[in-house]
Amino acid sequence: MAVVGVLALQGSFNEHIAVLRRLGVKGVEIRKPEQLLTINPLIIPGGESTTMAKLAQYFNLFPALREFVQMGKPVWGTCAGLIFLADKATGQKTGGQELVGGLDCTVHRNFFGSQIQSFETELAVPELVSKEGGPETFRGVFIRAPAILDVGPEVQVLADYPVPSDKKLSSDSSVEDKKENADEKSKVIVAVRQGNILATAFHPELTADTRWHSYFLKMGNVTGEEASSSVVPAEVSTNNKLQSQNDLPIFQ
Ligand SMILES: NC(=O)CC[C@H](N)C(=O)O
Repeated sequence: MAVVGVLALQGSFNEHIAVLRRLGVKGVEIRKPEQLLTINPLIIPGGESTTMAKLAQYFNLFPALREFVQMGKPVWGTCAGLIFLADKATGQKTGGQELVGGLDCTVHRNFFGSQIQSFETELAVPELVSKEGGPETFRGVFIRAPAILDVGPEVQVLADYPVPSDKKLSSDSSVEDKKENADEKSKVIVAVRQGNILATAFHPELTADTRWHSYFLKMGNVTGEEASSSVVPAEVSTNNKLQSQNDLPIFQ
Protein backbone atom coordinates (compact mmCIF):
# COMPACT_ATOMS: atom_id res chain seq x y z
CA MET A 1 0.00 0.00 0.00
CA ALA A 2 1.30 3.48 -0.86
CA VAL A 3 2.42 5.51 2.14
CA VAL A 4 2.20 9.20 3.03
CA GLY A 5 3.69 10.77 6.16
CA VAL A 6 1.52 12.93 8.38
CA LEU A 7 3.21 15.07 11.03
CA ALA A 8 1.50 13.86 14.18
CA LEU A 9 2.57 16.24 16.94
CA GLN A 10 -0.80 17.90 17.44
CA GLY A 11 -3.93 18.87 15.50
CA SER A 12 -5.90 17.12 12.78
CA PHE A 13 -3.47 14.36 11.75
CA ASN A 14 -6.01 11.59 12.39
CA GLU A 15 -8.49 13.27 10.06
CA HIS A 16 -5.90 13.42 7.26
CA ILE A 17 -5.04 9.77 7.81
CA ALA A 18 -8.74 8.90 7.58
CA VAL A 19 -9.04 10.65 4.20
CA LEU A 20 -5.88 8.93 2.93
CA ARG A 21 -7.35 5.60 4.01
CA ARG A 22 -10.49 6.33 1.99
CA LEU A 23 -8.21 6.87 -1.02
CA GLY A 24 -6.44 3.56 -0.47
CA VAL A 25 -3.27 5.14 0.93
CA LYS A 26 -1.66 4.51 4.31
CA GLY A 27 -0.94 7.58 6.43
CA VAL A 28 2.06 7.13 8.71
CA GLU A 29 2.31 9.25 11.87
CA ILE A 30 5.60 11.15 11.88
CA ARG A 31 7.09 12.27 15.19
CA LYS A 32 10.84 11.76 14.83
CA PRO A 33 13.40 13.40 12.52
CA GLU A 34 14.73 10.06 11.28
CA GLN A 35 11.29 9.06 10.02
CA LEU A 36 11.50 11.91 7.52
CA LEU A 37 14.43 10.22 5.82
CA THR A 38 12.33 7.31 4.66
CA ILE A 39 9.00 8.98 3.94
CA ASN A 40 8.16 10.79 0.73
CA PRO A 41 5.07 12.96 0.62
CA LEU A 42 4.35 14.66 3.93
CA ILE A 43 1.26 16.42 5.26
CA ILE A 44 1.61 19.01 8.00
CA PRO A 45 -1.88 19.27 9.49
CA GLY A 46 -3.85 22.10 11.01
CA GLY A 47 -3.91 22.65 14.73
CA GLU A 48 -2.23 25.42 16.67
CA SER A 49 1.02 26.44 15.09
CA THR A 50 2.80 27.81 18.16
CA THR A 51 2.08 24.63 20.10
CA MET A 52 3.08 22.53 17.13
CA ALA A 53 6.29 24.55 16.77
CA LYS A 54 7.16 24.01 20.43
CA LEU A 55 6.66 20.27 20.02
CA ALA A 56 8.67 20.27 16.79
CA GLN A 57 11.50 22.03 18.63
CA TYR A 58 11.29 19.57 21.49
CA PHE A 59 11.59 16.63 19.10
CA ASN A 60 14.33 18.42 17.09
CA LEU A 61 12.24 18.22 13.92
CA PHE A 62 12.94 21.59 12.33
CA PRO A 63 16.26 20.78 10.63
CA ALA A 64 14.85 17.56 9.17
CA LEU A 65 11.65 19.29 8.06
CA ARG A 66 13.65 22.04 6.33
CA GLU A 67 15.83 19.48 4.61
CA PHE A 68 12.71 17.58 3.52
CA VAL A 69 11.27 20.69 1.87
CA GLN A 70 14.58 21.77 0.34
CA MET A 71 15.11 18.33 -1.20
CA GLY A 72 11.97 18.92 -3.23
CA LYS A 73 9.88 16.20 -1.59
CA PRO A 74 6.15 16.96 -1.79
CA VAL A 75 4.76 18.59 1.30
CA TRP A 76 1.27 19.93 2.01
CA GLY A 77 0.50 22.26 4.88
CA THR A 78 -3.09 22.80 5.93
CA CYS A 79 -3.88 25.80 8.14
CA ALA A 80 -1.24 25.65 10.93
CA GLY A 81 0.76 23.54 8.46
CA LEU A 82 0.60 26.43 6.00
CA ILE A 83 1.97 28.74 8.69
CA PHE A 84 4.83 26.27 9.26
CA LEU A 85 5.76 26.35 5.57
CA ALA A 86 5.58 30.12 5.08
CA ASP A 87 8.81 32.08 4.81
CA LYS A 88 7.25 34.86 6.84
CA ALA A 89 4.40 35.00 9.36
CA THR A 90 2.71 38.00 10.90
CA GLY A 91 0.35 38.14 13.84
CA GLN A 92 2.61 35.90 15.84
CA LYS A 93 2.73 35.69 19.60
CA THR A 94 5.30 37.88 21.29
CA GLY A 95 8.72 36.42 20.64
CA GLY A 96 7.62 34.87 17.36
CA GLN A 97 7.72 31.22 16.50
CA GLU A 98 10.04 29.01 14.51
CA LEU A 99 8.98 28.27 10.93
CA VAL A 100 10.05 25.58 8.48
CA GLY A 101 9.80 28.01 5.56
CA GLY A 102 10.29 27.26 1.90
CA LEU A 103 7.04 28.76 0.69
CA ASP A 104 7.69 32.27 -0.63
CA CYS A 105 4.81 34.11 1.00
CA THR A 106 3.72 36.13 3.98
CA VAL A 107 0.97 34.54 6.03
CA HIS A 108 -1.14 36.21 8.68
CA ARG A 109 -1.55 33.65 11.45
CA ASN A 110 -5.10 34.45 12.52
CA PHE A 111 -6.23 36.61 9.65
CA PHE A 112 -9.94 35.88 9.99
CA GLY A 113 -10.04 36.48 13.73
CA SER A 114 -10.50 34.32 16.75
CA GLN A 115 -11.99 30.84 17.12
CA ILE A 116 -15.59 32.11 17.14
CA GLN A 117 -15.01 33.81 13.79
CA SER A 118 -14.40 30.46 12.15
CA PHE A 119 -16.60 29.86 9.11
CA GLU A 120 -17.30 27.71 6.07
CA THR A 121 -17.61 28.93 2.52
CA GLU A 122 -17.69 27.66 -1.06
CA LEU A 123 -14.39 28.50 -2.76
CA ALA A 124 -13.82 28.70 -6.51
CA VAL A 125 -11.02 26.24 -7.25
CA PRO A 126 -10.38 26.25 -11.02
CA GLU A 127 -6.95 24.57 -10.91
CA LEU A 128 -8.26 21.79 -8.67
CA VAL A 129 -11.26 21.24 -10.94
CA SER A 130 -9.06 21.17 -14.03
CA LYS A 131 -6.97 18.35 -12.50
CA GLU A 132 -9.54 16.47 -10.43
CA GLY A 133 -12.89 17.29 -12.01
CA GLY A 134 -15.99 17.44 -9.81
CA PRO A 135 -17.94 20.48 -8.61
CA GLU A 136 -16.71 23.98 -9.50
CA THR A 137 -16.33 24.88 -5.84
CA PHE A 138 -14.78 23.32 -2.77
CA ARG A 139 -16.21 23.81 0.70
CA GLY A 140 -13.52 25.59 2.70
CA VAL A 141 -13.64 25.00 6.45
CA PHE A 142 -11.79 27.92 8.04
CA ILE A 143 -11.00 27.42 11.72
CA ARG A 144 -9.25 30.40 13.31
CA ALA A 145 -7.68 30.42 9.93
CA PRO A 146 -4.61 32.09 8.51
CA ALA A 147 -4.54 33.82 5.13
CA ILE A 148 -1.73 34.55 2.72
CA LEU A 149 -1.18 38.27 2.25
CA ASP A 150 1.37 38.18 -0.55
CA VAL A 151 3.30 35.65 -2.58
CA GLY A 152 6.52 35.53 -4.56
CA PRO A 153 6.74 35.06 -8.33
CA GLU A 154 7.13 31.26 -8.16
CA VAL A 155 3.90 30.78 -6.26
CA GLN A 156 0.74 29.73 -8.09
CA VAL A 157 -2.46 30.97 -6.46
CA LEU A 158 -5.03 28.15 -6.39
CA ALA A 159 -7.81 29.89 -4.45
CA ASP A 160 -8.55 33.24 -2.95
CA TYR A 161 -11.31 34.64 -0.81
CA PRO A 162 -12.90 38.09 -0.91
CA VAL A 163 -12.59 40.00 2.32
CA PRO A 164 -15.83 41.90 2.98
CA SER A 165 -15.05 45.62 3.15
CA ASP A 166 -16.69 45.87 6.57
CA LYS A 167 -14.56 43.04 7.89
CA LYS A 168 -12.07 44.79 10.08
CA LEU A 169 -9.64 42.44 11.69
CA SER A 170 -10.43 42.13 15.34
CA SER A 171 -8.49 39.05 16.20
CA ASP A 172 -6.92 38.53 19.58
CA SER A 173 -5.74 42.02 20.24
CA SER A 174 -3.34 40.78 22.89
CA VAL A 175 -1.33 38.69 20.49
CA GLU A 176 -1.78 40.35 17.14
CA ASP A 177 0.53 42.86 15.62
CA LYS A 178 -2.09 45.30 14.42
CA LYS A 179 0.29 47.17 12.16
CA GLU A 180 0.68 44.09 10.06
CA ASN A 181 -3.01 43.44 9.55
CA ALA A 182 -3.98 43.39 5.90
CA ASP A 183 -6.66 45.98 6.57
CA GLU A 184 -7.17 47.36 3.09
CA LYS A 185 -7.07 44.15 1.10
CA SER A 186 -10.16 43.12 -0.82
CA LYS A 187 -9.01 39.55 -1.35
CA VAL A 188 -6.70 37.19 0.44
CA ILE A 189 -5.07 34.03 -0.84
CA VAL A 190 -6.14 30.75 0.74
CA ALA A 191 -4.55 28.01 -1.40
CA VAL A 192 -1.21 27.99 -3.21
CA ARG A 193 1.33 25.76 -4.86
CA GLN A 194 5.04 26.41 -5.26
CA GLY A 195 6.67 23.42 -6.95
CA ASN A 196 6.69 20.63 -4.39
CA ILE A 197 4.81 22.67 -1.80
CA LEU A 198 1.04 22.79 -1.50
CA ALA A 199 -0.64 24.93 1.14
CA THR A 200 -4.25 25.56 2.10
CA ALA A 201 -5.54 27.92 4.78
CA PHE A 202 -8.64 25.74 5.25
CA HIS A 203 -9.21 22.11 6.27
CA PRO A 204 -9.99 19.72 3.39
CA GLU A 205 -9.55 16.79 5.79
CA LEU A 206 -12.77 17.86 7.55
CA THR A 207 -14.92 17.40 4.46
CA ALA A 208 -15.91 14.35 2.43
CA ASP A 209 -14.53 15.89 -0.76
CA THR A 210 -11.16 14.20 -1.31
CA ARG A 211 -10.00 16.23 -4.30
CA TRP A 212 -7.23 18.18 -2.52
CA HIS A 213 -5.85 14.93 -1.15
CA SER A 214 -5.96 13.35 -4.61
CA TYR A 215 -4.27 16.42 -6.09
CA PHE A 216 -1.50 16.17 -3.50
CA LEU A 217 -1.06 12.43 -4.01
CA LYS A 218 -0.48 13.12 -7.70
CA MET A 219 2.20 15.68 -6.79
CA GLY A 220 3.95 12.81 -5.00
CA ASN A 221 3.18 10.21 -7.66
CA VAL A 222 1.30 8.20 -5.06
CA THR A 223 -1.42 5.92 -6.34
CA GLY A 224 -4.05 4.66 -3.94
CA GLU A 225 -5.33 1.14 -4.10
CA GLU A 226 -8.75 2.28 -5.19
CA ALA A 227 -7.68 5.58 -6.72
CA SER A 228 -10.67 7.83 -7.18
CA SER A 229 -10.43 11.57 -7.51
CA SER A 230 -13.44 12.45 -5.38
CA VAL A 231 -15.85 10.75 -3.05
CA VAL A 232 -18.47 13.49 -3.34
CA PRO A 233 -21.57 11.82 -4.74
CA ALA A 234 -23.02 13.64 -7.77
CA GLU A 235 -26.34 14.39 -6.09
CA VAL A 236 -24.57 15.89 -3.08
CA SER A 237 -22.31 18.16 -5.08
CA THR A 238 -25.21 20.09 -6.55
CA ASN A 239 -26.97 20.72 -3.28
CA ASN A 240 -25.06 22.72 -0.72
CA LYS A 241 -27.44 22.08 2.15
CA LEU A 242 -27.35 18.36 1.59
CA GLN A 243 -23.61 18.57 1.09
CA SER A 244 -23.08 20.16 4.49
CA GLN A 245 -25.05 17.34 6.11
CA ASN A 246 -22.98 14.75 4.33
CA ASP A 247 -19.67 16.47 4.53
CA LEU A 248 -18.41 15.74 7.99
CA PRO A 249 -17.71 12.02 8.36
CA ILE A 250 -14.42 12.92 10.00
CA PHE A 251 -13.40 9.50 11.28
CA GLN A 252 -14.14 6.69 8.86
N1 LIG B 1 -6.96 25.59 12.31
C1 LIG B 1 -5.70 25.95 12.38
O1 LIG B 1 -4.77 25.23 12.06
C2 LIG B 1 -5.48 27.31 12.96
C3 LIG B 1 -4.07 27.78 12.96
C4 LIG B 1 -3.90 28.95 13.91
N2 LIG B 1 -4.34 30.19 13.34
C5 LIG B 1 -2.45 29.02 14.35
O2 LIG B 1 -1.86 30.00 14.48
O3 LIG B 1 -1.88 28.03 14.61
